[in-house]
Amino acid sequence: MVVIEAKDFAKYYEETCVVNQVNFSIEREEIVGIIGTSGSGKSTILRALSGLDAQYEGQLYQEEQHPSVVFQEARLFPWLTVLDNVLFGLAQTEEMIVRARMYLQKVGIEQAERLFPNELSGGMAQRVAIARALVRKTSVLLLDEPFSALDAFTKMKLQRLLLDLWEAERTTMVLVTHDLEEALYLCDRIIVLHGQPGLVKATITIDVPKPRRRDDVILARYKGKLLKLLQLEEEVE
Ligand SMILES: Nc1ncnc2c1ncn2[C@@H]1O[C@H](COP(=O)(O)OP(=O)(O)OP(=O)(O)O)[C@@H](O)[C@H]1O
Repeated sequence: MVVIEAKDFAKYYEETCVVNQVNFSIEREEIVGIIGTSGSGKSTILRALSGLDAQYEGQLYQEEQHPSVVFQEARLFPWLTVLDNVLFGLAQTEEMIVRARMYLQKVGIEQAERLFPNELSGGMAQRVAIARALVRKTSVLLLDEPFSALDAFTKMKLQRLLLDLWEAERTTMVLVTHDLEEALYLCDRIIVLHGQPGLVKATITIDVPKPRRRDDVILARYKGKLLKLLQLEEEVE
């Protein structure tokens, strides 16, 4: 069942078209990646999907009225504790507090609920951001380079965490990333944008069951294909 659909989506700033002729549809429970060269319009598409930007051409259909978004920076309120950050904007009922704690536990950070953001590592802060997104009972999670500011080990841990959360909750996810390994590890399909204005060059289905081995030879072949599509390397035979 389609939960997100873009039809001839395009975005202009003044007279300049930054992304054009974008068509895709996303099924419930899918994890779909959007990758592309810098400036090809990945974040532009995600911003429109999040509802933060309503000034675009074409149509965007979204079943979920309130998708949650996780950005590259955790964007926590520095004057609130971890628990209060997760609860921010929600009715602080006993039930909601229990739910918030449950998500802090799911992202492995329940022991830090009383800490303030300046006491957290980058990885911990991003765990809080994920908990804050999921506690909102959203059926769609939008992720804009969520792990790109983290070191390689933390990044891999959080990618696995995201996959565990997906396995438990089957939240539909749209993941903007410039990390091909991340996209190949997590995504069922990858939309490849290229150029300026950005155009959809291809949509690749990653036909490997999850969870995947990062050193899977089939994934390596997909990576070769993606590099070729992005015109970064000759295709790996
Ligand atoms: N507020 C703005 N005014 C004018 N142009 C903008 C504005 N925001 C973004 N752009 C332009 O739109 C294009 C697409 O930007 P976007 O951030 O969506 O690209 P991206 O693919 O996410 O890039 P990156 O990988 O570098 O983050 C870029 O050329 C950018 O300069």
